[in-house]
Amino acid sequence: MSESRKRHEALLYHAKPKPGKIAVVPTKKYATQHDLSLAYSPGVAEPCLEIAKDKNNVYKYTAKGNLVAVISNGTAVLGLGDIGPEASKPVMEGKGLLFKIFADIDVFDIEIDATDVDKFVETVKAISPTFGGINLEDIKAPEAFEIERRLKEELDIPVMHDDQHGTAIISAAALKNAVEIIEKDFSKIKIVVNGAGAAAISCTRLYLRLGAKKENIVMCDSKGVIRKDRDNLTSQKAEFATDLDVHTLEEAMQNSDVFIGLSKGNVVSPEMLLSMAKDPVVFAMANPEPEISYDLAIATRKDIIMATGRSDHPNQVNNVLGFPFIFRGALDVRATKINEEMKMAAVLALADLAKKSVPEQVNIVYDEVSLSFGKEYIIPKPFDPRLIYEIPPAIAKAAMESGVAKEPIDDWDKYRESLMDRSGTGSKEIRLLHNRAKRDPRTIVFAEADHLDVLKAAQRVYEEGMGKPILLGRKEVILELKEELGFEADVPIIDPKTDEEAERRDRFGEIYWKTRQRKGINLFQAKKLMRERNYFAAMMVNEGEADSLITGYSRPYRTVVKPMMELIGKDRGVTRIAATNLMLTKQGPMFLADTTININPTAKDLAKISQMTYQLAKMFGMKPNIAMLSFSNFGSSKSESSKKISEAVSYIHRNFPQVNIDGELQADFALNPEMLAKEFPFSKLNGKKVNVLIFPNLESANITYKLLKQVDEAESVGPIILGFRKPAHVLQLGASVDEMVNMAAVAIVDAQQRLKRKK
Ligand SMILES: NC(=O)C1=CN([C@@H]2O[C@H](COP(=O)(O)OP(=O)(O)OC[C@H]3O[C@@H](n4cnc5c(N)ncnc54)[C@H](OP(=O)(O)O)[C@@H]3O)[C@@H](O)[C@H]2O)C=CC1
Ligand SMILES: CC(=O)C(=O)O
Ligand SMILES: [Mg+2]
Repeated sequence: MSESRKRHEALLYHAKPKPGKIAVVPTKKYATQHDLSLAYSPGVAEPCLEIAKDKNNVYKYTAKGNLVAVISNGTAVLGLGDIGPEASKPVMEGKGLLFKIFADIDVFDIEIDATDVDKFVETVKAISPTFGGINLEDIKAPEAFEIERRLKEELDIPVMHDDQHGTAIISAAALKNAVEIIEKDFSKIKIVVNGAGAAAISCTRLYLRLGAKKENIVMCDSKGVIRKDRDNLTSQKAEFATDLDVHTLEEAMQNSDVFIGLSKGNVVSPEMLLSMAKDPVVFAMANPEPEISYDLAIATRKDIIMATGRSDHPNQVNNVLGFPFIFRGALDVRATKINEEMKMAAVLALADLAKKSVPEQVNIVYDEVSLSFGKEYIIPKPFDPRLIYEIPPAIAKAAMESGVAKEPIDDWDKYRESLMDRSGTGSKEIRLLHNRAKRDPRTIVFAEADHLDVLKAAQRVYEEGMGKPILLGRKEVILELKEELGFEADVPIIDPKTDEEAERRDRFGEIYWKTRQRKGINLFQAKKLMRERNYFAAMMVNEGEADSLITGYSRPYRTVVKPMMELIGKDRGVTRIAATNLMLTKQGPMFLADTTININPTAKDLAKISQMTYQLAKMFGMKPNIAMLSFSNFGSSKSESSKKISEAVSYIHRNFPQVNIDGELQADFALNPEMLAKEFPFSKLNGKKVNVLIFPNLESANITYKLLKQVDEAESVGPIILGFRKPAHVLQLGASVDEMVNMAAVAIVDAQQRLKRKK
């Protein structure tokens, strides 16, 4: 991707559809007057009074215990320098996003217009009652040291300057492992640290605790080597001043074993790398540009262990691996501090985790065949699902053992389970689906590839390794759009209307005619129809020339479903085609069916729809628990509609006892386990989380799914067609690129499953 395209993409990401990256979401009901009288006046006075009596109750009645302030004054933003508080906000919002997605910690990002230490400290102290922890970020040295020292001393909640300690923890774990791989002695390695700011000083201190020797360390700042004979050194720089006869970075690097870069981009040359000792370890951690680029470094030395702070290369040594999990552990035991013991526990836990076998999920996310401990994998990846249940317990234990935990944990299994639950967000299902597609990428026809967004979706599917697109449409338009998008890969482009495809059109036409000759179609018409992209695409799938297809972006649903019905038809045993939507609601993922096709399904249809949705939910890796919805519960109404549902339920209970289904049920009973258990203790859904909702008719299903989309802002995948004989999926008119990518993944995984069944 070109630099200008990357820049444009980054700006667009931040600007649209809503400016920024985080928002506040209420966690309590607020629907009724009664709810509001609890949420606010008069009910809110009760917790206020309880907290006034005992301040500790603030953890019981407010969000404080899970709320961290990410605070900066913008004086050392990444490696961009002093760009001010406003300009630091995207980074702080980004940290908020990472805290949330990796450790389920809520964040207010706070940008303070104060460079003076006293003013900064006073401001943070004044707002500290709101928070369970304070993450200081991107504040320049030496002020950062004093600010952190004072806040730690004066506050009784954990305070951590992330650039110091987060970075120190991660880089120490990575360095410990790297030195082990090259089989050198930690106490003898010669380390050059470039940068003498907040991050560099704190990292180097931690390396000493791991066994490195001060006499083997040379530190440089913007003026060169920090020597004992230099004037006006800050006390932190003086700690690492050397009396060796080296003056420049270039001299310092000769014969060194390790280079630690926490300064700024592109200050290290290939010559400097070449002058290092055998098997050099180079952590070029400046962001966004490392001290030397990954590609240049590995091209310069084959024996190197190379790491950067960036996510686009192996060995990302970045504090993202630390702060979410460190605060998670600290908050969960209500630690008053993040101390040296906790930091060391994190180093050891991270270093150890890198040596354990990597879950397949991580390989898939990072598009690796098989990651294993070694030169290109010295530290876990941020998307490693084990981080959330391996690192916080280590921190929490160390906090307890060092006496700073106010709420010790006694049941560690339960704690680990609660940590696993925290990572359960809606998008996990989508990630899982994409990962499944990547496992065995199948061919997929994008029947409307001459539309920019469709082509964008095809590009993502291709670039993320989910599938092998076949682009259908006007060739010259596709080529032009491809160039515009920088979609350089050589993927098949087919224009069904051209002479090039005459032979295939004839062949497809003939096959199609044979199936429709008694339904009023003559051979000429059949061949002519094959000029139409949806017919051509469907025939490709029918004839095994493609594994799957998606279409429908530019034409109304029904007009696209019709040719699919004619050409592809229903799967064995299917009486009716139906459709479901996967809704990623705030209560977790839920399938709704039939959302688009059958206006008034019979009991038999409903039973079949339930079974097909059950299969699909399993394809998404879910354990389906199905509620058949109505306006009545278990026969409380004798209406035809209620009877129809109860008949469908009985049919499945009788014939498919493995399917966990019950009803008829009202939606609130289906979704509220306490209500269900109280009123209907006999229900098969008791103690289960309902994740499939089958509706009595199209009206109710379609209305519900659209309401959820609008009101709950639930993301939706679908409608996904159930019951076709082949993996053909129909998009909604004008679907977004994300929606198309998700549907493509559905189509690909659908194709995989059918192939597996065939084998
Ligand atoms: N990968 C990661 O997880 C992290 C990376 N970083 C990166 O580390 C860098 C420093 O951050 P931080 O410590 O917070 O910032 P500070 O402002 O506290 O420190 C910056 C340091 O870099 C030094 N420096 C600047 N230019 C050069 C140069 N050409 N040669 C040698 N040293 C130089 C400065 O020297 P002087 O003292 O003379 O001004 C100063 O000591 C940034 O690029 C940041 O992105 C930071 C935290 C985490
Ligand atoms: C990663 C980080 O915190 C920094 O570069 O400042
Ligand atoms: Mg930072």
